[in-house]
Amino acid sequence: MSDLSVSAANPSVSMPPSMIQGDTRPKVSVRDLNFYYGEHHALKKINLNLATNRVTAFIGPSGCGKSTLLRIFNRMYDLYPGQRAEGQVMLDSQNILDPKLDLNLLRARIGMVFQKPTPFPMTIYENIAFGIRLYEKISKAEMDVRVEKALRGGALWNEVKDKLNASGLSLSGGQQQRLCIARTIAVRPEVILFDEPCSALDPISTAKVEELIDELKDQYTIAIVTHNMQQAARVSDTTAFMYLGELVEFDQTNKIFTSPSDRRTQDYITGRFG
Ligand SMILES: Nc1ncnc2c1ncn2[C@@H]1O[C@H](COP(=O)(O)OP(=O)(O)OP(=O)(O)O)[C@@H](O)[C@H]1O
Repeated sequence: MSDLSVSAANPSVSMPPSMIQGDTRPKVSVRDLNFYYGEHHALKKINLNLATNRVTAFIGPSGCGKSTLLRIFNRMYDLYPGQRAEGQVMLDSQNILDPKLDLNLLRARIGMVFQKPTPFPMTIYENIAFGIRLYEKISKAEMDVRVEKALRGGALWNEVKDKLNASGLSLSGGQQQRLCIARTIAVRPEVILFDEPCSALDPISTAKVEELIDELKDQYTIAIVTHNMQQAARVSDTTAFMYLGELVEFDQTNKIFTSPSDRRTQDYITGRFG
């Protein structure tokens, strides 16, 4: 069996077998990853795995590098000159950092949901169908099935099934975020990245999105950046605590929140800084 996670101090350490349940093969393996914004060394020698069909939370004070790491997983940084990554980030057996990689295919395999809901200014139906059409040529009947499936997967179908031709922008903030999640899963990714997906949502919508994340992990490997400690504790299986561009601690979520090994993790989760 493969490692569930790696400790920052010793990247080769396996989790105790008693803590491993089900399939914990790494879907994404990060090895000796460094990232630079020009001269600024923003991520320092990061080593960790995202386990298959698990939720991994990234926590840490503002500016510690959580979003930077998430954006590396789908090569978002490629859009910006002067930003560069060194090391290895394997998605199964393919290095995400390989300059020859087809980025459209990568982004179909690794979807991303952003902090603010960002529906396209088109109908609810088209919000879903648009992405599918970029990758596949299917009939209207097949598309109808796919749209319904994605909206069900995004826990939105019952609320929108009678108004698929209404604008995506006419939905509430929480519904818009679930539409964005539905749009992401419509193209059948393998990994979903959530960058503070609930920070613009009210508590009820937040609970719905958290519930959804819990359901989605049966089929997808999930990484989530959050400032909300309770959220990390509720939704994730493993948690990475980052500080000043370094991975300080990476372990079972339960362990991180009850008996962290590093003083800095302890200080952060108890609100002493950040
Ligand atoms: N476009 C950029 N150009 C230069 N430096 C950047 C850029 N984006 C981020 N940084 C720097 O990289 C470091 C990591 O930033 P990042 O946004 O990844 O942190 P974060 O942990 O996600 O923070 P937050 O919780 O506030 O979103 C910070 O020092 C930040 O100032």
